[in-house]
Amino acid sequence: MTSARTALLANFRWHGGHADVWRVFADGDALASVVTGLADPWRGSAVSRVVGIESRGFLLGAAVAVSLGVGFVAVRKDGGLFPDATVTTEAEEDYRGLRHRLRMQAVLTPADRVLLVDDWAERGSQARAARYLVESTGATFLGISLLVDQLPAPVRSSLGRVTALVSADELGDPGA
Ligand SMILES: O=P(O)(O)OC[C@H]1O[C@H](OP(=O)(O)OP(=O)(O)O)[C@H](O)[C@@H]1O
Repeated sequence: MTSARTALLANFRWHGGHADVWRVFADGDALASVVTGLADPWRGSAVSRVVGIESRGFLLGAAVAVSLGVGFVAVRKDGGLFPDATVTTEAEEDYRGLRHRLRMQAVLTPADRVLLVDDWAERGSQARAARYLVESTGATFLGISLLVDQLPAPVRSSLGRVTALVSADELGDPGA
């Protein structure tokens, strides 16, 4: 299998200054490689649940949860329905200047050890809000596994252990 870093760098594209991460998932070998690459650093960490943020975090988080043999818990952004009790928080502005109300079903327990999975973190606002939701249940937040790390250092240090396949500056010029 191609290495996760190689698969990501080979399949990622900029389009008009926007990052196209979805394209990476369209190739079966690349998808399998990046999922393995997200999961591998956490295999010895006794993760009991993976949490993923809508929407690319749903796709990657669920795949990583299967790879680690644990369950998946969704964090929804505005609008989507949840059929049972939720915990809620308002995230700080994201990389687009938007503020999202994040919601998570109240299924974690204080015994859970939680890994957050997402494709990209820039300001880290969604990740910090997800950490708050996890810890509000009494569960332990272990850290975050990312495809792309663009976090400012002080934010990264507030998110537990952070692993990533690449840093944003390895992806080249968005305007190229
Ligand atoms: O670090 P921050 O600046 O807070 O932003 C990070 C979030 O932004 C992206 O999601 P996006 O809003 O693009 O949603 P999508 O996955 O539905 O496209 C990414 O998947 C993270 O969830």
